[in-house]
Amino acid sequence: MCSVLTYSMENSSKSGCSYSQLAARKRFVKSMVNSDTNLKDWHKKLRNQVVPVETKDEQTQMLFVDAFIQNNRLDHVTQVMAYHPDYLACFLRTQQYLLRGDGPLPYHYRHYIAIMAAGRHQCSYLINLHTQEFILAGGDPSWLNGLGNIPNKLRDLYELNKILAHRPWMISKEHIASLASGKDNWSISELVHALILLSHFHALSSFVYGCGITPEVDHDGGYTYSGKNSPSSSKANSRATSKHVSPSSSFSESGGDLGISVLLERMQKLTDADLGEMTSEELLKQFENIENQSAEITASGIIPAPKRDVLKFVEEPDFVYTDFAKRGTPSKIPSFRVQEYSWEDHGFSMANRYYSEIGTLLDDKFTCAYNLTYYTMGDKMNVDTTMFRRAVWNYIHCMYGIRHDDYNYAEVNQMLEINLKAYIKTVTCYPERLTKKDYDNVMKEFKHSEKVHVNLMLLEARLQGELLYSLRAIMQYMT
Ligand SMILES: CC(C)C[C@H](N)C(=O)O
Repeated sequence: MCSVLTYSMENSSKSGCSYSQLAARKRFVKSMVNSDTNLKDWHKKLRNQVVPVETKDEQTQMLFVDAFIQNNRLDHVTQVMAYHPDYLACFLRTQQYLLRGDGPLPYHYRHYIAIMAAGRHQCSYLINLHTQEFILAGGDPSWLNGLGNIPNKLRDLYELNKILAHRPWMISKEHIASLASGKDNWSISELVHALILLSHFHALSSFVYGCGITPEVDHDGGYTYSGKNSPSSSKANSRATSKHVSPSSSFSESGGDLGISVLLERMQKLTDADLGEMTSEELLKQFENIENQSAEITASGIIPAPKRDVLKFVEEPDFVYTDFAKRGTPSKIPSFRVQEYSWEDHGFSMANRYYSEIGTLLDDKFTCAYNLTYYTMGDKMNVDTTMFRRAVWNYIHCMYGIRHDDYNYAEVNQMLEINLKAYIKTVTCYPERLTKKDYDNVMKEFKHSEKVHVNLMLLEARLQGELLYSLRAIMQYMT
């Protein structure tokens, strides 16, 4: 099965990518020399934690073939998402449409936008993938020297990229107006396409870090995940390196993890308790509590030093997430009420109107991620996990100031202990700071596939949050 991955590299060269193949080989050799022991251990462990290429599951096999045809490779993101084949099907369909389907933006623009988006989180994994794709799509290699070498039209998108990635609540119709009626002539359709691409790749960067996705075989520090005969099993290849993850932990190591029995008990209690109707003031208070508590959680003390090859795609690297609760006065931005602008009632049709079919594709993916369940928790079966999953989804929106009026936010504190909240906050807002120990110290009794499940929800909730703000700004500009 290793041959499938090898073929991926040969295939790239057939499609005119001998430059990248040569460079990849050089990087591959270099990566064996520069090893990082701490990271090596994590990668070694996670290497066994993907769905193998030779899986017997037919649906997954078909999806692997699709992914391979789409991307010229079977990438590690696909192999990790394959724990959840129904979701993977939606993900691949949407990503394929965004990058290679009908749409207003030229193909090389799409990959460059992916690079700009991933740059906000220093996500070398995605930058490497889309650098290759950009060349394959006929992009001008000089653009890869950095933002100073790209057309003004693309560069002018950068401000939106920056705000959307870290403080989406700051997006206003003026941002849209400056692009749409500026000299660059961004049409609304092009803008919708660009905004969805940006949000997709911001959120995917979170997933890459959150699951500890390792570099591809032909990337710096790469090796494969496959079995005995593959290069991955050789000693040399296990010396993979990546400098952006630090081995130390930012979260408490001394437990704090609720454990599944406690979670089950709490879910039962909350279900049994007749809380009666809470007034809207009480519900608002609960939301504000969680919002304020979230602002008290420090995501991580470790800020990775940006790498030169990434920095060329980044402007203002110091612009990062700040807590919504601390967004400041006097121009205090109100929280975003989903009851006033929701994906289902507003965002969906707005997206479809300006970029046909994308609303439907995104909707399928949101619905799948939001409702996905196997009725299990760790080794417990027949469990209704709705309460836990809602808490994760709504907590992510809460950090972006998005409020679901009818949700009792007190449930968040019952379902998510402090370390888990810190993990969710780091992966959503500062994924580049995540450490191996952060990953290990949460959800200890969950299966690896369940941690991936949490990361899928995180990806989708973050994506939806960014889209709600940007599509609302477009609507305000249009009316
Ligand atoms: C994230 C997990 C706790 C989800 C759970 N395994 C379910 O099937 O719903």
